[in-house]
Amino acid sequence: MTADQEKKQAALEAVKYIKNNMVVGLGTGSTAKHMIEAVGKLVADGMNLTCVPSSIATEKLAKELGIKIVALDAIDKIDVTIDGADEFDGKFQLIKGGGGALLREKILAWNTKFNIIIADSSKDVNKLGAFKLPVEVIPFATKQILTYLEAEGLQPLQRMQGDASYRTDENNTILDIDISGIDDLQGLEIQLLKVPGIVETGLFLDTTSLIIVGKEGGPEVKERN
Ligand SMILES: O=C[C@H](O)[C@H](O)[C@H](O)COP(=O)(O)O
Repeated sequence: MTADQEKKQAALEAVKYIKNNMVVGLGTGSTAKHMIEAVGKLVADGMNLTCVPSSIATEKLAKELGIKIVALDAIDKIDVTIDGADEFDGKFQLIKGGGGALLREKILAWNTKFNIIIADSSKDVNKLGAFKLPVEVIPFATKQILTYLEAEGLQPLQRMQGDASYRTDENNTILDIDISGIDDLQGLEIQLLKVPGIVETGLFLDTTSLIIVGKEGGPEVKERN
């Protein structure tokens, strides 16, 4: 099975958790794209869903598929959010934000009753950190925060788009840092979020209820203990 087939298999399994009249959070990325297309089919088949997108790209795709989109402040709580991840470990800790959507994704996850992560099998790791952790930073503070993260040994790299610094949907920059040597992820999260100008990190430590992994022979559904 290719990674993309695994992503699609996980996505199709995940949409089975969506029921009529639910408010659904739509993630971002190549795995989430399969899920959004499947949600589009549910809607085309007559299911009544209200969806909250986690990025401009997701909103555009959802609208093209005829999915009803509302802003987060138009609803109270999201019933279920389905999103991808860059890495996850056995404690249901995630790195997200490879596609730059970490801030809105984390806001959606926080405001969701039941968060499902969908992934291909390459995302399943023993220890987070082979993937660089995205840290979203206000442009005004980017240079100083880069210097701070360097001094902390986190080897920050400013994400670029061509010759310019990459900008998120919120017009912030991203610094990708190396956390492969860090064991205390909660401590790191607290440390980073204390720095003025760091808006959010791609560490999702305790929001996920279910992880669905695409696999040869059928999807693996992992429940949080
Ligand atoms: O910012 C992007 C998101 O966090 C994605 O869900 C994550 O990067 C995984 O993306 P993909 O499904 O394309 O591997």
